[in-house]
Amino acid sequence: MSAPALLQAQGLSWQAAAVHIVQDIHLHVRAGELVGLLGPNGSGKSTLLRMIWRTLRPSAGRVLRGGRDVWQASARDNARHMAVLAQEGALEFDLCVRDVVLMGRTPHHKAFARDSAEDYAIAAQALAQVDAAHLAGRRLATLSGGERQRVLMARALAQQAPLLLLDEPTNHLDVRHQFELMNLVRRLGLTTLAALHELQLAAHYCDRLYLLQGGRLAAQGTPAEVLTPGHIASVYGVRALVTPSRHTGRPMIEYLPDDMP
Ligand SMILES: Nc1ncnc2c1ncn2[C@@H]1O[C@H](COP(=O)(O)OP(=O)(O)OP(=O)(O)O)[C@@H](O)[C@H]1O
Repeated sequence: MSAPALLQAQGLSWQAAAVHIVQDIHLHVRAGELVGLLGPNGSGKSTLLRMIWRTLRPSAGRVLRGGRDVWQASARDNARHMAVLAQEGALEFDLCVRDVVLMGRTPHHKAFARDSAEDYAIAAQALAQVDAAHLAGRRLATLSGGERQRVLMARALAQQAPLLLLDEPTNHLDVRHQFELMNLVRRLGLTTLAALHELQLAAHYCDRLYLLQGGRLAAQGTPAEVLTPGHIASVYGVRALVTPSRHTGRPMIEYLPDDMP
C-alpha cells in the first residue's frame, strides 16, 4: 500500500490582473517521496510553490499538509512542518553564515528563547552536510552564488521539518555539488517537492514528476512517463532523444537543438 500524502494541492489557481498564471493544479507528495516540478521559464513553478508554502494566497483551491489546510495553521506551525529553499535573494545578507543557518531553528524556539547548544550542533551538522562547514564564520554577502545556495539549503535542513520545498535548489551549483545536494535529499529520505530546470537530474533522482506548461499540468507520472521526446518537444520546444540508462534504467536525454543536422 502506498504511503499517505503528506502534501496535497487541490485545484490550485492564481491570477494577476485577470491573467491566469496557475490554473487548477492538483498534485500530491507522499511521505518519503522526492517529487520534481518541471516546466519552462514562466510556466508557474515558483508561483505554485509560493502558494504551497503559504506566502501567496490562492485565488482558488487549497493546500493540505497532513490533511490540514495550510491557511488554517499559523505561520509558525507551518514553519515547523515545511522547510523552504526559495529562489528570491536572501534578505539576511549582512549576517554571518552560522547565524543564517541558526535562523532555521527559530520555529522550534519558545518566545524570546536563545539558541541552545543543540541548535548550534544542528546548524553545524547542516553546514557540514552541504560541504559548507568552512564557511560558518563568513558573511553571507561575501559568498559565491553556489556557496550561498548551499548555506540556504543548510538553513532549510536545520529546520528539521518533515517536508522540504525547494525552488531550483541546484541553481548556481557545479555538477558535483548538484549531485551531492540531490543525493543528500535522497539519503536523508526527506519528503521533498523541488522545482528543477535540469531534466537529467530530475530523471535520475525523482520518484515522480509534474510538468507545467503555461500554468497548467501538461504531464505527470514517473520520469519515464513524463520525460518523453513528445513532452520535451511540445513543452520546451526542443527535439530530444530519450533512452533508458544502461546503469539505472532511468531516462537519459540527448538534446538535438534545431541548428543540429
Ligand atoms: N505578481 C505578478 N504579476 C504579474 N505576473 C506575474 C506575477 N508573478 C508572476 N507573474 C508571471 O507569472 C508567470 C509565472 O512565473 P513563475 O515565477 O511562477 O514561473 P517559473 O516557472 O518559476 O519560471 P522560472 O523557471 O523562470 O523561474 C511569469 O510569466 C511571471 O512573469
